[in-house]
Amino acid sequence: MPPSALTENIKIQNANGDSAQREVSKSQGMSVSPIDSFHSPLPSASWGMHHKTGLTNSFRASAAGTAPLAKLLKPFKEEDIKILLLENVNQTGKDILSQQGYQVESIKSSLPEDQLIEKIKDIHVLGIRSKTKLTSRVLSHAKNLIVVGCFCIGTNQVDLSYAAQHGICVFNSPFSNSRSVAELVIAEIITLARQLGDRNNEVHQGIWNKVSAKCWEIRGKTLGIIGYGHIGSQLSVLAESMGMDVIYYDVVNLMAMGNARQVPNLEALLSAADFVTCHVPELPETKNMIGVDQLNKMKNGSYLINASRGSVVDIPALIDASRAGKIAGAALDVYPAEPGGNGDYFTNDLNTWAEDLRSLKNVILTPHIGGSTEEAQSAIGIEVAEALVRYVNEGVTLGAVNMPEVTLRSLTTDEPNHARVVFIHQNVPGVLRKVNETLGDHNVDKQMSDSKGDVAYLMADISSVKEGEIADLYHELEKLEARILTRILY
Ligand SMILES: NC(=O)C1=CN([C@@H]2O[C@H](COP(=O)(O)OP(=O)(O)OC[C@H]3O[C@@H](n4cnc5c(N)ncnc54)[C@H](O)[C@@H]3O)[C@@H](O)[C@H]2O)C=CC1
Ligand SMILES: O=C(O)CCC(=O)C(=O)O
Repeated sequence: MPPSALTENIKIQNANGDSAQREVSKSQGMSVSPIDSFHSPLPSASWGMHHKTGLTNSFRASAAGTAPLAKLLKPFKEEDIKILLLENVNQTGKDILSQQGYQVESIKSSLPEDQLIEKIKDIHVLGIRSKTKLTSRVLSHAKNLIVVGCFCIGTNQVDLSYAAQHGICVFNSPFSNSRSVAELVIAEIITLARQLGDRNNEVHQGIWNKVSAKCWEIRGKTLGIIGYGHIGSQLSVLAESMGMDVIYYDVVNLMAMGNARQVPNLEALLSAADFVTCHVPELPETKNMIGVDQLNKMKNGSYLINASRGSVVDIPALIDASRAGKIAGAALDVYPAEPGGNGDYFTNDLNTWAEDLRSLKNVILTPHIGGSTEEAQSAIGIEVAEALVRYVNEGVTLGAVNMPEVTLRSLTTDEPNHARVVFIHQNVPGVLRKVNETLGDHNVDKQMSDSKGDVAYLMADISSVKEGEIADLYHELEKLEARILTRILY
């Protein structure tokens, strides 16, 4: 096939008119012959995919004679899609992405910023966990990136608004590791109450120190949960089943599980709880949410647990409270600065107080393992990788955290000359009219548009699209002032 607009390396400018120079290899630049794509016969997309047979649900339904075949929307060579997975993403996720034929590079740790900037320059899809910081500075180098998968719950490590403004969709896994975190906290409550960490260390050092003073059962004790979301509410159920009384504080009025009770403010929780545990997201409002004042309001001899984010607890204040005997013990899984990977050191070079913290009695320190179980990681790998495939292949944003959720029912192989237009744009008046004028010569079979903040996402399936018209459509849409990113999938 002769070179055409479809195979050019098209650069686009971002909405502000500066040259973000995003290569539209994400849609047009990677096109093989549109004829090949139009008649792509094998449904390998993994949305609803049966992993053994490789058939999509709709394909299987069709095989049973109940529905037409779902059409693959891949106007690119799968092997041209470059994916970088950092922080030891689970094999389940790697497999789903590799089975698509994408180029997948997987690295066990996060990368220092300068290396990340180099790597991010030419990838289309990036998978991270909690450690990799995707700041606006880092993302400004990501000229080809269309989507980020956070293989975790938290998305505070990504500048979500910058990403949306630059047409980069971000997904996470909202609850696949919640149970694992809740179970870790249960283990920590008993470990702290019985001083198990210290006893264990002593015997490992050959020291026999059999004590019962200040060691407690957890039955009848009060657990105070700050943040009663997926993790907090799961923990509530587990704690009650072990005989604890549960109170919780949340900015939202939430239904109590079992006999738990919502308290009106943080102070009420701190003054009543024997164990205080934090399960809030990292936000400006949750920064140092537990500091000197809050520690003072806690009961004498109570315990503090933080498996949310390192910014939530003022650790130097906790060190002082522990030394003063105000706090009988603490368990921390997260820290303001965390090592990049296994084998790195947790020292004062990372956090100036690290060695003071390490020296405290009855303080459990874990390396951000709240969600680190086989079950959680395997489920997260599948969930996030499937969302990435769905987004790359079909433009569907269901589950996105920084873009509106937009989907249309799949195009089918009964509709061979259809194309799916994805147009991410500034949420300003008049854009839909202009887009529909551009699409005007085609029948818009179905269309959905929604906005989130400053960014809007439009998806339209149009019919009777001739091969040569796709590039023209693309160029016309790219001319619209409000556009952030255009993709045409067919
Ligand atoms: N240690 C680990 O490995 C893991 C840590 N996490 C962290 O745990 C956090 C919580 O996770 P989920 O329960 O899934 O989140 P979630 O979003 O389901 O629940 C968070 C709750 O906190 C509440 N909240 C927000 N701001 C608050 C404030 N200022 N005061 C009181 N409540 C407030 C929200 O209303 C919500 O109910 C995540 O954001 C993540 O940072 C999550 C998974 C694993
Ligand atoms: O397992 C991880 O890397 C991150 C867990 C976590 O903090 C999260 O899911 O938000």
